[in-house]
Amino acid sequence: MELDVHVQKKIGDFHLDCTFSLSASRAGVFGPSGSGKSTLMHLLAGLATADNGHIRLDDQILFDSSRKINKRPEERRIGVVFQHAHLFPHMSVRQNLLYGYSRTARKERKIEPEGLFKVLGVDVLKDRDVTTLSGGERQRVALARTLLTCPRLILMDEPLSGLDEERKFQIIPYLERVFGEYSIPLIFISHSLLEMRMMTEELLVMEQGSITRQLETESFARTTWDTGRKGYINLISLGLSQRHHDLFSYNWGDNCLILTEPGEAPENLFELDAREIILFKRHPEATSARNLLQCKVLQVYMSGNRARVELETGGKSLIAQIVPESVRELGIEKGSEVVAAIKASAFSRIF
Ligand SMILES: Nc1ncnc2c1ncn2[C@@H]1O[C@H](COP(=O)(O)OP(=O)(O)OP(=O)(O)O)[C@@H](O)[C@H]1O
Repeated sequence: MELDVHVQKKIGDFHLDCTFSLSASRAGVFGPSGSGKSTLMHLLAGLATADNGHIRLDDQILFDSSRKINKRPEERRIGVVFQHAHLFPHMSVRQNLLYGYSRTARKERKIEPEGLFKVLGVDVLKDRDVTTLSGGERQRVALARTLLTCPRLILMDEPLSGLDEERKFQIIPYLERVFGEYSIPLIFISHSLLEMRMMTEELLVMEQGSITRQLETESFARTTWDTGRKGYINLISLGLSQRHHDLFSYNWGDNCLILTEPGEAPENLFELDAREIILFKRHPEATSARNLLQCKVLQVYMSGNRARVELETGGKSLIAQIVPESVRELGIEKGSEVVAAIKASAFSRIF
């Protein structure tokens, strides 16, 4: 996907003025409340019209104020999924699912409905009444309905924020599978950096109506310090586990990790707060921590009285958050070797 955007719009006292080009297949728009994320999405989808500028998606001009081009939303073929799934209450789940599909030109229909329903786990919901669906189920139905119109681009405006933590993390693997399988480009809006990291590769950072930065999602996460009560979260994807006495062992790159929780699915995602990792200069003689990993320091990021140490271990990367005093005492710098100690109980399952 090649998206080229320059749009200006005034709404009351708010001025939106955004210029960017995107080619990442999974991008995010991240910014504080009121910075203009939803307004930008509306302009891209054609649900609102910019005062000035242009929007080009691949080789099609969607909007150009100087040439008086303004394609209607249905001509743009951009799918939109909002925070609250807008399903038609008078239609069954099946009718909702097939609504857009039946209106999509045959030559555009590239996704086979039954296959998609299985990937999104909505095949079992088809005969249900829309009013009986949970929030997560509604979102999956809304996403399937949008995907079946085979959009050239999907915009998701806080699709998970109406869901509780558990349901949110139930739906993310479905989303990952869908976007992997059907290669539809995605622009995702969320206030959650964790969601962004799971769903996107590149971020547009939006502040007061403008895009102020464009960078890799992980680069942004590594250097963003205000992440609420938690520190930087390492996302650790692990496969099936094997029993290891009372604990569970996993292959992780060239290392083996010992956790308190089993991994019964082929893919298990765990979070590990960077502050839970203790660094040693040399291999400690004895420790209660079940994981001791030989690491190479790739980078050190400092902010006030906190330091993040980016590590490479067994072909995987890991971030430990320590204090600058420890950085100095241990002589930690780019290229130095350290041992990271992690308790088996420090890993918490996301899904
Ligand atoms: N119809 C409107 N009339 C007046 N002001 C509006 C209107 N729509 C949006 N705004 C203002 O435009 C600004 C941007 O709103 P927008 O909804 O795009 O922000 P956002 O980044 O999506 O916020 P949030 O994260 O809270 O959803 C806000 O200051 C909002 O109050």
